[in-house]
Amino acid sequence: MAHSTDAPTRRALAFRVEGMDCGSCADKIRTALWRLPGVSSVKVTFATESVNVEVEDGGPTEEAIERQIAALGYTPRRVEAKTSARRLHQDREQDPHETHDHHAPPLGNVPEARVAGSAASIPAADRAKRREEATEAHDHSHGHGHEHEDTGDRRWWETAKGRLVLLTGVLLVVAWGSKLVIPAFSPWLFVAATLIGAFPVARRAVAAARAGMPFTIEMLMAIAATGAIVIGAAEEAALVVFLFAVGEVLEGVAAGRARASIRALGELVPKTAMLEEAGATREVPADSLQVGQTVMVRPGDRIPADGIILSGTSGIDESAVTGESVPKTKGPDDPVFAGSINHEAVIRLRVEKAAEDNTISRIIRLVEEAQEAKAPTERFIDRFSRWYMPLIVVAAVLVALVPPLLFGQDWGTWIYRALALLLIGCPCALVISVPASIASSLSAGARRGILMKGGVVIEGVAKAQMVAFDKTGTLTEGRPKVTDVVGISMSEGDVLSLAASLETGSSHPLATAIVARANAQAVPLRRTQGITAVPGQGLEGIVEGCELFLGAPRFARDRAAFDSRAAEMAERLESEGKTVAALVGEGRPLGLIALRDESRADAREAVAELKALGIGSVMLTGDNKRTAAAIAGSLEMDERAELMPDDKVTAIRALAEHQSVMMIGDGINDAPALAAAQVGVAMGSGTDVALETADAALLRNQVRDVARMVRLARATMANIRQNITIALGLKAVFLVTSVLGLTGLWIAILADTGATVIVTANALRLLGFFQETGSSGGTRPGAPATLKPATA
Ligand SMILES: Nc1ncnc2c1ncn2[C@@H]1O[C@H](COP(=O)(O)OP(=O)(O)OP(=O)(O)O)[C@@H](O)[C@H]1O
Ligand SMILES: [Zn+2]
Repeated sequence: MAHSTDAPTRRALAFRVEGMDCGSCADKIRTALWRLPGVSSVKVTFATESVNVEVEDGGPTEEAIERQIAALGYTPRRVEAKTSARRLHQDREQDPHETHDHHAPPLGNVPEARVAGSAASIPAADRAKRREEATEAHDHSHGHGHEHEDTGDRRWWETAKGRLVLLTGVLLVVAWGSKLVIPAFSPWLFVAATLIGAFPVARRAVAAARAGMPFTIEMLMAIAATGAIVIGAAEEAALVVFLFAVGEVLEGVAAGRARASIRALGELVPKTAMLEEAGATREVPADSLQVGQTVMVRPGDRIPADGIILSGTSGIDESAVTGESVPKTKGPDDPVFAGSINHEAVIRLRVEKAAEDNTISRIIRLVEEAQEAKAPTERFIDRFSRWYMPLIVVAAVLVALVPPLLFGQDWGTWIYRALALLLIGCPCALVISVPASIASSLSAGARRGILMKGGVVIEGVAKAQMVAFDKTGTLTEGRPKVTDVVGISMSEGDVLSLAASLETGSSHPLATAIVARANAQAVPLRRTQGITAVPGQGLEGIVEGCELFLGAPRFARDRAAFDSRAAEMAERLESEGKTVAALVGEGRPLGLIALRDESRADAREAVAELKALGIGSVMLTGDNKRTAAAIAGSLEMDERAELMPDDKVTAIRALAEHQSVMMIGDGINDAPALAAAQVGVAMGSGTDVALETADAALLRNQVRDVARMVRLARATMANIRQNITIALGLKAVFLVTSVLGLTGLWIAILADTGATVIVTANALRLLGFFQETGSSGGTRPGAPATLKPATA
């Protein structure tokens, strides 16, 4: 196995390949390219129609690679290797059957999709190097006279497969016509129609066989068509070839539709921007914007780039990114996302991200890549179909030989039945059944700010039996406010002043609240020294020569003797659901500050909805037992309190021992707990982090989205089961009828095409999941309009 040194002799080549409709098409190309000597890595993504190849010195030219892809029946186009270097890196040193980014976890319970976010953790130096590689690849791609622009999805009749339908259709009609006029001549016309129609298919079959894949749909087709001509069933052969071509096109249309629905998200970013330069504004393409430039956005326009507002205050609708359509008022220094609608006033913003790094671009990329993270069910189907086709071929051979040889039956009849059986062997509907559902589901979720990183995650979410919520910032707003200040051996003002002085050294939400209160009351702050956080307890430091501790009363009591009045006071405040910070100095209690963090408006409803789905909820918190019980009680859920930061991981592990646990947190300081759960979900909080850290992300700050996500995941799994049943059921029925001679060749191929269409149509129903169920919440204006299939 060649070890990867980032040798400059490697070239990264990128292609956009038209005609891949499913994972098995992608597999075919992957295997074929992998066999070319000098190819060091291959990455094929059918969702993005992209093929990225890395070639060593002396390896195949881009023309050779294009030829190989074209021989399999797909249409490659050279594109700039823009982001390919980053992706390629992850694929080195893998054999062709594992060239997905994602590997099956050994026990199947660690969601593999976690790997998908790994690019984010690449050290900066490494990333810079890769950017160099990418630019280098870019340089290479010039000077080869290939077309560079991305022409997007073409109409079906403009594709190779579409043209085959038209050609075979016309030939068929001509042959039928001649049957009426000169019947003697028509059999030859049918033969001609079959041969012309089957020729490209046979060529693909041969190319695939030479690349090591003898059992392909194309091979079955080619054998069946040839066989039918040999036994004198030319008319049917021509019909079979035509129906096969139609099926391929329909499949392509369906795949294009799921693709289009994901890309539609990107269409929410405007094409142009008003760039401010040297005191003047001019219109420029949005994807030419560079970090640091200033753009102006008029009311009613969509924001062209992720940025920070420089001036102007306006209502911003971020539904394109988060699914939340209630506009937020934003002003100077607030971040905004590309694709958001500026409602009220002119704003000027500084561009913070280049076009391909915008949050919405990353969401789209994430959803597209998520399709490659195969669910366990999908892996099973893949394995099954690898066996299924050869098995059917063996069965067909037996059907053709055994009855005539052993029982003296008629050869023609049984060969005919065997050929029909071969056509039943096309696993297309089966192969497409799972990925089609998953693609639709991912897209439907993304429109609501519900991002799941692949089939593994969907399957995990659907199976969840228990949801563990982090308290602060997830179940609660995460913005505690001071409610009471109690002086024990000094005035309230002094307590607040000392506490706030300490808290200036902390970024804990409680600290922010206490400092804000002191500022609001214009309480003077004092000079501090050596402030250190005591994790899970509070903080210590010296203020005006006096050693102080501020933190949870249960730890304050280790440091000072609380009289019963002070202890009772703290307990009473805690039972009201407030968090108490006790101030201690020189072994004496000085005062108490109570804070309250309101639970989110929909938290209670969310817990009830989960319960209705048969899922239990538990709150995890570092806060004390009484406060936790008061808050959890009002939300009607269980709680685990007084957890030190590491305890959360232990608590999740304990819960996960006998049930499937999903953990919801902010993704920032609870990443280890998220990782310990079967499914880790980041909610709200800086979209950036949420996108990278967890298995799934809920971009709106709505707890009810947890229940929505579960419903979507369960609907997806149900949809997958329906699809598998349809695909296998139809196969089983026609397998029997073909052998019994009840149905013939063209019914056999129609059954395959039909099943593929039914299965895809069923999967596409998921795109409308949220409209159908009427789940309230934000909708994405404009999205439904762009949902129309781009290929139809
Ligand atoms: N800066 C601080 N000021 C005052 N009290 C603090 C501070 N930091 C921690 N504490 C105390 O320690 C407890 C545990 O803190 P920790 O940060 O582990 O949990 P949390 O983030 O407040 O709650 P959750 O686990 O629900 O997110 C807090 O409830 C609080 O009583
Ligand atoms: Zn396919």
